[in-house]
Amino acid sequence: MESYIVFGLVLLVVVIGATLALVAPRYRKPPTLPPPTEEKPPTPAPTEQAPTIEKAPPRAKAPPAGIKPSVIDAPPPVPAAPPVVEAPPPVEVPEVEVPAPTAGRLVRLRARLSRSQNVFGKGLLALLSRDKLDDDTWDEVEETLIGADVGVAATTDIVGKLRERARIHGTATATELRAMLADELVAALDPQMDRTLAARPQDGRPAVLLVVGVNGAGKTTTCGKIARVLVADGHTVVLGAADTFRAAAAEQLATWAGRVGAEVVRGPEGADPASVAFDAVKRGIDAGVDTVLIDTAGRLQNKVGLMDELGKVKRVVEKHGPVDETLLILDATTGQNGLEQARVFTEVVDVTGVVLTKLDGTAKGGIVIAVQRKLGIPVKLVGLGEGPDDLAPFDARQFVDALVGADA
Ligand SMILES: Nc1nc2c(ncn2[C@@H]2O[C@H](COP(=O)(O)OP(=O)(O)OP(=O)(O)O)[C@@H](O)[C@H]2O)c(=O)[nH]1
Repeated sequence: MESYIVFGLVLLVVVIGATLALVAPRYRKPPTLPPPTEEKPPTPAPTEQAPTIEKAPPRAKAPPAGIKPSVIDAPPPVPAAPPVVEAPPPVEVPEVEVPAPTAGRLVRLRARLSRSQNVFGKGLLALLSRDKLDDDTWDEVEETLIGADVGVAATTDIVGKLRERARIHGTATATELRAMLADELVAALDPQMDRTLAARPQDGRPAVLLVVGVNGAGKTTTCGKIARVLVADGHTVVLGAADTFRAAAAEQLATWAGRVGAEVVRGPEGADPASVAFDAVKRGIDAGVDTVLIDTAGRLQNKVGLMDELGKVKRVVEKHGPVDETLLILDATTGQNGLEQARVFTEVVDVTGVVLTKLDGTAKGGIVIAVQRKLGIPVKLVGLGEGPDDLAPFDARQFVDALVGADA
C-alpha cells in the first residue's frame, strides 16, 4: 500500500514539472533588437574556396602587375608613392621662324590704321559729301587735316589744290572728291622718292645700317623687325647690340635675332657702344653676310653728350667703310614733337630714312606727310603693331588708299 502512495506522488511531481515546462516560455521577455546602425559590409567569411573579387577602395591604386589581389586578407596596403624624380626639362631647340613676305604687307595691315581712317576716310568724306562746299566746309577740311598732323604748310597746299580741282569740275560727287583728295595726299608724299633700304652688300662688304632715335621710340623692336624683313627678302644679317645703356636691350635683340637665325654681336653691359658697333661690322665682314644692322641706345636730342656719343659710333663704324643707311625711328604718336627730335638727329648723323612706328596707335597718320615735307627724308618703313611682322615697307599710294578707304 505504501509503495502505491510513493508511486502516485512521483507521478504527480512528473506531471506538474512537464506542465510548467510547456507554459513558462510564453512569459519570457522578448529579445531587444540592437539599435539600427549604418549598414556595414559583411565581414568576409574566412574560406579558402570560391574567391570573390573585392571592389578596390575608392582611389586605391591597382596592385602592381603580378600581385594577385587577396580576397581573404584586408585590402593590400596602397604601396608608398615612389619618390618623384623630376624629368629634366626638354632641351629647347630654337626654332627658326619664316617671316611673312614683305610684299603687300601695308595692304594686309591696312586695318591697323583704323584710327587714322576714321579721320581721313569717314571724317573728310562726310565733309566732302555736303551739298554745298562753301568756305566754312573747306575750313573744316583744313582743320581736320591739321588735326591729323599733316602740318599747316602741307595742309594749305593740299586743300588749295583740291579746292581748285573741285571748282573746275563743278559737279564732283563725294566719291570723285575723295579720289581727288587721295591724289593730292599721294602727291604730298612725293611718290617718286627712293624708299628702298640700302641693305645690299657693296664691293664684297656688307651694307651697314645704323638705327637711331629717342628713348622708347621702338628702336630695338624695329631692329628685330627689320632683321626679319631682310631675312624674308633673302638677306643674311648680323645684328650689333650697341645699346649698352639699357640692360635688357641686348637680350631683347638677341631674342629677335634667334627667331630668324641671325647672329648678334654684343658687349658687356655699359661697354663702349662704338666698340660694339665696330666689332659687329667686323664680324659681318668676316662672316660675309649681306647686312649689319646696329641698334643704338635711345637718347634725347637735347642731351649734348649723348648726341656726341652717337656721332662717335658712326665715325668708328666708318673705319670699316661708309654707313649705307642711317634710319631714324620716330614714334608717330608723339606728333609734331617728333619733328623737332628728327631735326636735331639729322644734324648729328646723316639720316637717310625714317621709320614711323606705332601708326596703329594714333589717329594722326598725317604725320607721315609732315615728316617727309619737313625733313625731305623718305619714310621707308612704318610700324603698325607689336607683332614680329607688323612692319611694312612704305608705299605712298597704298598708304593713302588705306587712309581714305579706297579699294585696295
Ligand atoms: N603698337 C606698336 N607698338 C610698337 C611699335 N613699335 C614698337 N612698339 C613698342 O614700343 C615699345 C618700345 O620699344 P623698344 O624697341 O623697346 O624701344 P627703344 O627705342 O629700343 O627703347 P630704348 O632702348 O629705351 O630707347 C615696345 O613696347 C614695343 O613693342 C609699333 O609699330 N606699334
